[in-house]
Amino acid sequence: YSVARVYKNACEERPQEYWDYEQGVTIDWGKISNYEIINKIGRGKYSEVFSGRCIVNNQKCVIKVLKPVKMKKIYRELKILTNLTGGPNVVGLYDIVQDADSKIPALIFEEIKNVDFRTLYPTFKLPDIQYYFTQLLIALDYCHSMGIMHRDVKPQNVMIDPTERKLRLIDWGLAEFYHPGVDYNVRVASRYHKGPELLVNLNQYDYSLDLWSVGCMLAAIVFKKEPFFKGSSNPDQLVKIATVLGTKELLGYLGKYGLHLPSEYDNIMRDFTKKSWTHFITSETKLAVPEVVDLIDNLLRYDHQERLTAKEAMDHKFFKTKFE
Ligand SMILES: CN1CCn2c1nc1c(Br)c(Br)c(Br)c(Br)c12
Ligand code: NA
Repeated sequence: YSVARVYKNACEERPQEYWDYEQGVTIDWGKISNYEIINKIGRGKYSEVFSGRCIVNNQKCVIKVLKPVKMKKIYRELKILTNLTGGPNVVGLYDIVQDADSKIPALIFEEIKNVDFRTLYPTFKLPDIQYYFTQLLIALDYCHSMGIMHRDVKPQNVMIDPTERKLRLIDWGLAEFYHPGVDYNVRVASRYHKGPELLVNLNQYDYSLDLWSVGCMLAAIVFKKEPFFKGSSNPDQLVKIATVLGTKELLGYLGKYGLHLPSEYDNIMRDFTKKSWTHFITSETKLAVPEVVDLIDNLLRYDHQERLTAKEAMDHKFFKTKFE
């Protein structure tokens, strides 16, 4: 049994219609004819994404056309986006329109002139890491304070325009409202950023899942190893984590919550010794200063209850240190 250390009553403190998307959402539908598609910029399991233009005000925008999935999941994303839009570093939702024939909703977002992370991250110096990770933590502390877990934090969902030094957290399609004691689906997040709680079927996870993912992003940049934990499957993902955090420590984590290693690990989990983070410091990892390594150490914890919260992470000494 596990409960969030912070914001555990964020939903209960709000009116039922804030978090109860099962009743459906009242949508103030916009007009699809106000928007024109320019070109496709991405596609995912649940959506196709286009750059577009609002012909009323000639504004560029991003049009996310949802694939026909369960209306309940669509209602969840719409409810979460309408609750969060306008919040710090949350992607701005301009409009919700419906495709005339298919009746499928399309979400109209502010456009961010995103630079792909594989190109951008290698250019980061310590001050850039301090700036952009502070912006990401601001977005996460905000959504957590609003009772919402993102559950898919990864570089592909963090849009950054380096010219305007603008960061926006996108793709709230896997986000969920947090209620203490609820058993959540562990099939969330993208493999390389999945927290141990998802891989050992600890269903009563919480906002701290997102901070594991932040730790993975930070470690990948600082130790120049993208992704930091590169599993070839979900079971192998936990093995890769155990090679770093240790197998004995994993069993300790499981014991605390009365869990056992699922059987699919019998033949692949070895007895790995916990590695010191210095193991990943080389002549190439100039960014791996003691302060950021300490922050990573306090995010990449098996025990989700031990991880720093978004607010605690923002107050970590790494962000208070001056690096030239
Ligand atoms: C695959 N790419 C590249 C840029 N970009 C992509 N998907 C996006 C989504 Br969804 C949103 Br919402 C926004 Br805003 C931007 Br910008 C997006
Ligand atoms: Na989105």
